[in-house]
Amino acid sequence: MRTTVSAPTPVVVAIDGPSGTGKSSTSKGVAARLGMAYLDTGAQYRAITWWMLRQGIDPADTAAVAAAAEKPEIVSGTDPLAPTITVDGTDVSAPIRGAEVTGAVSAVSAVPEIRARITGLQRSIAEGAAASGPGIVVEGRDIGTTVLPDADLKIFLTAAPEVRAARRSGELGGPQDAARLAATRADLVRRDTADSSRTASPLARAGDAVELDTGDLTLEQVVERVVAMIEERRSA
Ligand SMILES: Nc1ncnc2c1ncn2[C@@H]1O[C@H](COP(=O)(O)OP(=O)(O)OP(=O)(O)O)[C@@H](O)[C@H]1O
Ligand SMILES: Nc1ccn([C@H]2C[C@H](O)[C@@H](COP(=O)(O)O)O2)c(=O)n1
Repeated sequence: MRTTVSAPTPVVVAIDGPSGTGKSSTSKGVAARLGMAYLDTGAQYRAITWWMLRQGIDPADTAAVAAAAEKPEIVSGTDPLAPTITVDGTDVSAPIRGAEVTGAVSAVSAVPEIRARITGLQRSIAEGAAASGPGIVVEGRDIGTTVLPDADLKIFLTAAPEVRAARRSGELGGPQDAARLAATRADLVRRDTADSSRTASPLARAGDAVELDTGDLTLEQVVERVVAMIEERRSA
């Protein structure tokens, strides 16, 4: 007797939340575990910000940023084990993590023309992944509210600023001194405030999102919980 193994139902998962709550680590872990695609939408905003800076465009000059919004070609690779991001064919995965881009990305991503451009890219990537495989995990700030309002599952990650600052400064290595923690915390809070107070598609929890505080959970525990929610959704 032949047993037929059916392909898993494709699911689109939106994971949003403030900076440093674990969106990227969780999304990559979940997508890798379930063979799904993964999209880091923050990397796309960082990439277009990197390009603006390279062109000498002032991130605070909203009109100039808007006028250039369609110019760079941004390509995201969606393998959770090796995500990639290029701008006009150049690999920008390292420079987009630098302080200059981090300091400018909230201003650039607040410009409506930038959001329209990047949202279009995100929707077409999500649509393609859902049509051709077991689905995609898309992480960002406005995925559940604006980019993919019909996502099958929406999760909003949170964690206290102190926890997020400790995680972030842990990445840099060296001693966790109080001054460094305070500076990291201030940077996170500044970016969250800018991202959640902008007019165009701010950082926000969708009404139908499941909120998950990651503060007392290990990364593995967060991944487990999200995988369980996806499996429950698939079997519903
Ligand atoms: N549950 C967890 N427990 C401990 N550390 C974690 C947990 N989740 C993530 N981390 C660590 O916290 C740091 C921030 O995680 P990550 O980059 O995934 O957050 P993020 O929400 O994507 O941040 P950003 O929005 O700034 O890109 C990383 O060093 C990551 O390894
Ligand atoms: N859906 C998204 C994703 C990101 N942004 C902006 C705001 C963030 O500060 C910035 C960088 O994101 P990160 O790499 O830290 O996740 O990009 C946004 O506006 N909308």
